[in-house]
Amino acid sequence: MKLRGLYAITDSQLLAGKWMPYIEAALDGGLTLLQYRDKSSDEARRLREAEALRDMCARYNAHLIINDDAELAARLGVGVHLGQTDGPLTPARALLGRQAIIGSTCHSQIELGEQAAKEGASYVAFGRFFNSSTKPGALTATLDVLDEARARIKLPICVIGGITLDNAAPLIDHGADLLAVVHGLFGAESPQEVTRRARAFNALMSL
Ligand SMILES: Cc1ncc(COP(=O)(O)OP(=O)(O)O)c(N)n1
Ligand SMILES: Cc1nc(C(=O)O)sc1CCOP(=O)(O)O
Ligand SMILES: [Mg+2]
Repeated sequence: MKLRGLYAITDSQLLAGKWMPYIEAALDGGLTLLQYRDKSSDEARRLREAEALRDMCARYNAHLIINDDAELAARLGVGVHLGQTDGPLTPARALLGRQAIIGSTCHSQIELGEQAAKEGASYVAFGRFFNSSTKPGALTATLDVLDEARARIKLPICVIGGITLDNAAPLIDHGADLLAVVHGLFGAESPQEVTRRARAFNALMSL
């Protein structure tokens, strides 16, 4: 499976009251991956929402990734994204199986990417590249990191943090395979605008 394209990430605050129309609009515009990112501890709601997203993704041929929670991913038979404090990759790979998509946050550290590759990650994520209203305190990364990651790591490279239609091009030029976006996609006035943005991101990646 070739991991390349737009990687939408949900945000419970930004999508409050417009969850389904906005996510369906993004899927309609074309997503490679959709991440369910919900920091609450309401397990029942998380399960319900993630199940609904899995079914929507299946209809649009996109893959659902659960943020932080390998157990929930295993329960739903989908992928997981793990940060540096979200638990180790090797047991997650054993739990989810060979086919599952597993992503790893590497901030701006190539060594973390190389380690993640050894431990069975499917993609490595670097960022944040720009100011992010979703996660203002995230560690920063530069285009140099992307160049080095491209040269040294054979996995698909995901970029994240403040990415918009106006600033994504250099990231693609420097080898990014997956554009992970919250506000630059979902911070829109209407579902139609979400679809337009998704299509425009895909056009930037020549998809
Ligand atoms: C695609 C992608 N990249 C990075 C992150 C950040 O993960 P993490 O550092 O664990 O931070 P939280 O998102 O859990 O706050 C991500 N979620 N997705
Ligand atoms: C969840 C997350 N992780 C980041 C990192 O750099 O690891 S930046 C980020 C937020 C991404 O949202 P937006 O596209 O709105 O900036
Ligand atoms: Mg995390």
